This record gives sequence, C-alpha cells and structure tokens, in this order.
Amino acid sequence: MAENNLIEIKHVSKVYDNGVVGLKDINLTVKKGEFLVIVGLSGAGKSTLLRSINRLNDISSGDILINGVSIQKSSGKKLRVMRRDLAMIFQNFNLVKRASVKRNVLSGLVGYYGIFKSTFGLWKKSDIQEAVKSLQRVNLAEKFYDRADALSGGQQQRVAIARALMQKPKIMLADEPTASLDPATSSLVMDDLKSLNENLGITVVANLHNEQLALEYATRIVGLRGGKLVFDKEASLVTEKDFDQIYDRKKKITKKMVVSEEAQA
Ligand SMILES: Nc1ncnc2c1ncn2[C@@H]1O[C@H](COP(=O)(O)OP(=O)(O)OP(=O)(O)O)[C@@H](O)[C@H]1O
Repeated sequence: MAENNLIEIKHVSKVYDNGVVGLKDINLTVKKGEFLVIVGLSGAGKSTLLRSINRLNDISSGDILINGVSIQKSSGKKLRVMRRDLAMIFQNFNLVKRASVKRNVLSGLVGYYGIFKSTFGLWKKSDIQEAVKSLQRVNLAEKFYDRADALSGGQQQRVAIARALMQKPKIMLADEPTASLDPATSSLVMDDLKSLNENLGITVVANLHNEQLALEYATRIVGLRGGKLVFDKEASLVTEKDFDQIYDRKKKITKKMVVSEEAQA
C-alpha cells in the first residue's frame, strides 16, 4: 500500500438480493487529504459505493481497504474500531429531531461509549466541552440547548457534521449532503465540509448531484454511470464532455456552432 492511500476500492461489484446490479468492477483509490466528489444520475450507484466504504452495504466481490486493512473482512470489535475513522452524513440529516442539539452532537460518541451510556446521557465533562467545540466549528454554538427540529434544514445538516466530528474521523462520507437544501444553504454546508477537510485534514468523499458544487469544492471528481466508473480526474481537468457522458446530455446546437461548422465545411 502506498503510504497516502487511505481508501482502496479493488474490483468491487455489488449485486442486490433482487438481482439489481449496484456496482460493476469499481477500482478507485482515495488519498489522504483529498476532497473527492462522486457524481452520477440517480441510480448510478453513488450511495451503494459510499455505503460500501463503511460497510453499511456488503459488497458481492472485490475488496475495500481502509488504511491498508480490509473492512470487508473485519467484524466485531475490529469493525467497530475501524468505523470510528469513518463518519457519515446523510441527505436527511438523521438527527433525533425531538432531542436537543447537545444530545444529538454527543451521540457522535456512540462508537466510543456504547449504546447504554449514550442512551442515558452519561457524558464526561470533557466530552460536553468537545461537543461545544464541534458546534463552534460549524458556527452553531448558540444552538446547543435548542431542540433539533427547531433548526432549519441547513442548520440540522451542520449539527450532523458536528456530531460526525465527535468521533474524530479520518474520513467523512457525505451522501447527497445538500440534496434537501436551497443553493445558498448548500454552500454553507459545503463550506463546512471544505473547512474540516483543509483545517482538520479530514478526507472527504461526497456524493453530489450538482455539477457546479462538484467543480467548486472537489479536488477530484469521479463519474459513475450504471454502476460503472466512467471517469476519475483531478477537478480542474474535468470537462463538460465528461459530465455529458454520465448525464446523457445531447450536444446543444447553438447558432455559433452552426456558423463555425458551416465555415469549416
Ligand atoms: N436495497 C436495495 N435493493 C435493491 N436494489 C437497490 C437497493 N439500493 C439501491 N438499489 C439499486 O441499485 C442501483 C444503484 O442505486 P444507488 O442508490 O446506489 O444509486 P445513486 O446513484 O445513489 O442514486 P440516488 O442519487 O437516487 O441515490 C439502482 O438501480 C437502485 O435501484
């Protein structure tokens, strides 16, 4: 394993129990510190791939290594310890809506405390201080005692990021983190992800529908289509043509193109 390879996806395929093929022979390496964005149409396999990385999905063949260790072959305590390095945020935020922000953020420690202590809120003072710090990172410290469902969608997503930070992850997996948000709020959430990537050195792997956001925030972009990897490029090298391949867009015929094609004829 090269020293900087944090996630190695090797010949990964996934066939669901009903026969639907989610992923076909995916090979992908994510290096420490990258901000990798996965783009593709609905059904392209983005969620399947992301959920395979922390083994919320089992894969059908191939292997996935985290820091050189197969998560696919790990179980029990070893798997639980590996998962501490892998935080995840979701399109629907997945907060306990009737609970306070404080409780939601502290629940990010469940991988360290276990379910019992988390359920009964048996937190150490130092953890409570850490929760405040996590919320400060997403500029929401003043919401500590509010109920989660009293916050806007964007604020809830940022609380979800603060919760994820509690587990001190090396990798942040973000499954369509802005899909439920308006453009301005989406940028705030993406800014938070960028900040933890740049300031805390957390590697980010995010699924996004929005190609503009992908181009703006990613260091590298991977395109999926029908479960297959179509392109894998540094963000600055990704072209309109790359996106056309995965979004099935026809070449737009503009007046200017007709004139220039006529001139060439
Ligand atoms: N639990 C499941 N059982 C059966 N098929 C599934 C399951 N989850 C996903 N699929 C199928 O696998 C394929 C890939 O789905 P996936 O959710 O990974 O795509 P996606 O790119 O994340 O799409 P979206 O953006 O809509 O979430 C699709 O054909 C989908 O219908």
